[in-house]
Amino acid sequence: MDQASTTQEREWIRLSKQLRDNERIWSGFRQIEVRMIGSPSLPDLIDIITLGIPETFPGIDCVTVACADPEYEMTRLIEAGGAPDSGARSFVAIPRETLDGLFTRPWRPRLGPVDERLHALLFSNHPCASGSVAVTPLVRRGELIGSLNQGSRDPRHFIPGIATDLLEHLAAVAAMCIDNSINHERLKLDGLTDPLTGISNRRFFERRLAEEVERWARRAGPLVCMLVDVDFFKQVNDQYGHQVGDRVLRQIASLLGQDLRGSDVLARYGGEEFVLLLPGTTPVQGAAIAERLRSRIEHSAFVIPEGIDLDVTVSIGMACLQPGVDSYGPDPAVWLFKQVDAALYQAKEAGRNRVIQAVVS
Ligand SMILES: Nc1nc2c(ncn2[C@@H]2O[C@H](COP(=O)(O)OP(=O)(O)OP(=O)(O)O)[C@@H](O)[C@H]2O)c(=O)[nH]1
Repeated sequence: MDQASTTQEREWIRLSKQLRDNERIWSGFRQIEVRMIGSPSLPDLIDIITLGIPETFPGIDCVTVACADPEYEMTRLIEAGGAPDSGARSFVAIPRETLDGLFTRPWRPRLGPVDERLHALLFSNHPCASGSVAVTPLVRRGELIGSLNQGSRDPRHFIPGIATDLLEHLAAVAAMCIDNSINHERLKLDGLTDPLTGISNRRFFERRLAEEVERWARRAGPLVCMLVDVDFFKQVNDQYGHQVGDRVLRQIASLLGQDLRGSDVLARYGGEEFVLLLPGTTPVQGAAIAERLRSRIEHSAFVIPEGIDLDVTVSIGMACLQPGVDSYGPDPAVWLFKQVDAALYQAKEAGRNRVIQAVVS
C-alpha cells in the first residue's frame, strides 16, 4: 500500500469516528430534549437536566441550574417534589444582581477554568466541576432567568473558542421548559388560596375589595383596609434561611387571622405583605385593631428550630372609606389602596413597628 492511500485510509477512519461521535451526541441531545419537553413537573425537569446531561454526554461530570428566585417559589417546589438527593442539591437560587453580573450582553456562554468564587456560587455541592466549566445563560422572552452550569474534571473539555451552538440550543430548550413548568405549577395553585400560609391570596382580596367598595358605595358603612408588612424580613431569610422565613410568614398569617369576623378579609398580598379588609369598621376601631395586631406580633414568640426566639415586628398602613363621602375620585378602591400603601411607607420611614393611619385632608 503506498503512502497516499495509507494517509487517505487514516483520514477516512478519523472522519468515520467523528461522524459516529457526532451522531451519538446528537442522538443524546435529542433524547434529553424530548425528556425535558415531556417532564411532568419542575422537580422532574431539574432532575432530567442535572442528572440526564452528565449521563448522556461523555466528559460532563456535573450539572447545576441557577435561577433568580426571590420569593423562593422554585426552591419550594423543587424541595417539595424532588428526590432528596437530586434536584434540590443541583438547584441554586441566585440573587438577581449576582445573576446579572455573570453575563454581559449579548448573553453568551462562559467557558474555561472555574475560579473559586464561581465554584462556590454555582457548584458548591459538586467538587467534580474542578477542570473546566460551561456557564450558559438561560434566557426566556428576552429576559435572563438563570444559568445552566456544566462542569468537567477535564480542564480541556470546555475551552474558550469552541463551538457553543449546541450548548446554547440546550440552554434555550431548558429555559423554555423551566418557564413552562413554573407557569404550569402557578396555574395549578392559582385558585384563591395562598399555598404557603393557607390564607386567601391577592386575587381573592382584589375580588373582595371590588365587592366591598360596591357595598360601601351603596352607603353600607365605613370600610377599613390595612397593609401589614414584616420588618426587615430579608434579614430573617439571609440569617436563618428561607424555610425559617416561611415559618415566620405562616405564624404571622395565623396571628393576624386569630379574631377576625366572618365578613373580614385577610389575604397574603405577596412576599412578606398581608392585607386586611374590615367592612363596617370605623377609623377609630380600625386603628385599635391594627395596634392590637402589631402588638400581638411584637410580643409573640417566634421560635425557630435552633431554639432561638426571633424578634419579629410589623409595620401597618391603614386607611378608611367613610360612608357618604364622594371625594375619593373615580375609583375609590384604587384611592383606598394608594392611601394604605402610602401610610405603610410612612410607617417604615418613621422607624417601623408602628401603625400609621392615612390622614385625609
Ligand atoms: N421565606 C420567604 N421569603 C420571602 C417570601 N416572599 C418574599 N420573601 C422575602 O422577603 C424579603 C423582603 O425584603 P425587603 O423587601 O427588602 O423588605 P424587608 O427586609 O422586610 O425590609 P422592610 O420591609 O423595609 O422592613 C426578600 O428577602 C424576599 O426574598 C416567601 O414566600 N418566603
